[in-house]
Amino acid sequence: MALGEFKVHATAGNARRATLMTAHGPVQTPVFMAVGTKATVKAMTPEELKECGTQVVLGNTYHLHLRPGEKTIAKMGGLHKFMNWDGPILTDSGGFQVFSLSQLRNMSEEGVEFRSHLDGAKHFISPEKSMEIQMDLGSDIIMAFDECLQYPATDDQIEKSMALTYRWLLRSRDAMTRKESLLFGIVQGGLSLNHRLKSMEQICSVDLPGYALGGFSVGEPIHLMHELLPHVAPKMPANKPRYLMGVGTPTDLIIAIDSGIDMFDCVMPTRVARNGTIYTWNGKVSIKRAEYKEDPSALDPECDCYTCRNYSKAYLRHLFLSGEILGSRLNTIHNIHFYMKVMEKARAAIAEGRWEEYKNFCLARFAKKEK
Ligand SMILES: O=c1[nH]cnc2cc3nc(NCc4cccs4)[nH]c3cc12
Ligand SMILES: [Zn+2]
Repeated sequence: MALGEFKVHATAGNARRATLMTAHGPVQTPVFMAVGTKATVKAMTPEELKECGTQVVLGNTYHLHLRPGEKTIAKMGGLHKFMNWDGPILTDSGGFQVFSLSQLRNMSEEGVEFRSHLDGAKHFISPEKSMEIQMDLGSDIIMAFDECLQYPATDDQIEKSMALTYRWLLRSRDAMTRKESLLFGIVQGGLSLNHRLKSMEQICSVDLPGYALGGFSVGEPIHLMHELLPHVAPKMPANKPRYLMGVGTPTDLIIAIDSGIDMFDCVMPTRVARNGTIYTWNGKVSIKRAEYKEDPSALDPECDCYTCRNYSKAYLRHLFLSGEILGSRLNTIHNIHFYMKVMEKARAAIAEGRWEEYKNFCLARFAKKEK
């Protein structure tokens, strides 16, 4: 396959089983991408990530620009070498993080001036600067510099913002000169269907290797996203990957795959693992519960990950209550393994004509409540 080629092998309604070719190898979709914001997927080594079936790791322009700086990472051979990850890396463009993390100074047509949340130093990111940072990192998939509108937003705010995101996409495209990298555009439009379709028309009119849906998972009631997706995702170019940014729970993944989404990222599996919440094939387990104090069973009897093969709920509860680092590591290994298994089985189900059955199986199982 050629760089950037997206080959659809099978479909099941709007769901697709495909392969995207990147400079660091093929990506089998639907795919869940592990979030490695500061050049590490928290608590996991690259070998453990591979062992869990991770294909793609995310890095973050905003964080890596502030520390250690893209020029340092470039001097160290680029982000792959720096973090010892030889698979595909996708980097977010920094806009979302500037708005959600920094003391924003001011926004203009040119770009965003802000103060670092680390030391208050002044910085400026524009489409051109964002592309420069991501190219210095050596990213395989580069996200266009966009404006992710907060929720809720008025129609006027949505219209102004999505028009800016479109103008910034054109500048991102013109500034992205690294031929090994694939540039993805980001569709905005808030939570209103007509704005979403208008933004999709604008963004997807630019010929790019892939397109993302931004502006979700920003505090809106999740059902609003579930209701919009089936009306938007299937209308995106069928021969290009569709990436839903920042989503989501296992249930969200299944619902979005059914609407035609191919790529996902979310801090959920790693973040909640450190807080003792475990995803299983029978719903969520909160490992700190007293009922697990002397429970010899694995986190999930249907899981074959390193954690489930070697440790009991009693031991993992003890680690969590003791604040032991190993607790974060073992819980994260399980949650990442679980997410990757859900996606691996989804790919097989679509390819083998069993998607409806697998979808309904997952939605029922994931909804089960702890007794
Ligand atoms: O429109 C977006 N543009 C570029 N990056 C994003 C990243 C995003 N990540 C989330 N949600 C994931 C979360 C981040 C922090 C807590 S949940 N929503 C997102 C939206 C965008
Ligand atoms: Zn497990």
